Amino acid sequence: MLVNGKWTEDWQPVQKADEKGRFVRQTSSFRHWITPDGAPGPTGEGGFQAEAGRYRLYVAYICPWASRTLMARALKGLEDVIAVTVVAPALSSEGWQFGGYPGADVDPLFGATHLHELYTRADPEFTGRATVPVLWDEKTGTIVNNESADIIRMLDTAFEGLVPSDLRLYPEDLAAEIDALNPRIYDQLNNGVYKAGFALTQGAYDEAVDGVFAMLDELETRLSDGRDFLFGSRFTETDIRLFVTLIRFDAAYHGLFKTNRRRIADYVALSAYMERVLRLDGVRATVNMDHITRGYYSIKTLNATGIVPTGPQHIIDLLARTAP
Ligand SMILES: N[C@@H](CCC(=O)N[C@@H](CS)C(=O)NCC(=O)O)C(=O)O
Repeated sequence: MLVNGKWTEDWQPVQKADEKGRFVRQTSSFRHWITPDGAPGPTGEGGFQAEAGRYRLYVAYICPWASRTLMARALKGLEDVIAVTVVAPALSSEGWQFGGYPGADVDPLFGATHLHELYTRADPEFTGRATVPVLWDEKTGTIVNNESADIIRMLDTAFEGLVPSDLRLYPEDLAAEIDALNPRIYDQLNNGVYKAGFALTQGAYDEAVDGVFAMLDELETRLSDGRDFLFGSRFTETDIRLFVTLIRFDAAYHGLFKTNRRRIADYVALSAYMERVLRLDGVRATVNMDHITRGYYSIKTLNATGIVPTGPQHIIDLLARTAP
């Protein structure tokens, strides 16, 4: 991580834990918003007007939070408006790095070798982890925002004047329900699998894994009434937030994070839902299973040999039959 703008080596295996050995995720630090006219958003400063070709997303395909932003970009038809740079799947001794792996890009703006260089460009005294996603402003040369929850909200509305879309990821009439369900799915499932994987005590693991499967059971029941998406026929940001965890589950979390009570493949409604989302225009291209398995299984504290499993076959088959 960075401390006062200097890279320090304690990036891995050190993940923050609380007094009971529970994994604690850092909160994001750049919270500005792109808006249609450059007015300030709900947090941060103004000056970030929606313009085609001005902004770039730095992402890792392995990362579920970064993948949220890739999905929102694709579903809102913003591929030609917002550029993307993909880092290599495995964290290096200096965090995320550019190039050197099939499907990983070099940094087109500064020729940076590591993502943390962007953080210190934005803030020479930055302290914290250099995480993906990063939404970068090429005009002012800074980070607009590095919190995926914010980024998918701004992509939903900021560019409507440039690229109109029928899809509303956060429709007003569902806002209260979305705001109620998001944190529950986040805590028990999206971050719950990480809490299981990085637990330092049996108690912390047991608590996390109970939460994971309670939520999967609840969502299986919810989706079993024939609805297409979590809130009915309309696809929302909560579907993005759920999908990114489901698609990684059987290939990475089930084995590496020890969330192996069941697979997503054992849930009938969740499996059908996952494939339905995967078939939405543009979504399949945001899933790179090679980066996902390579990335997760390179976490040395959880997999000392670095050997990457080659399955599971049902995920390989799913991706083959949904390939664009
Ligand atoms: N709250 C952030 C979380 C982002 C995050 O934790 N990204 C991870 C990858 S999945 C990361 O970049 N980790 C690098 C590190 O912790 O050093 C978001 O949702 O955008």
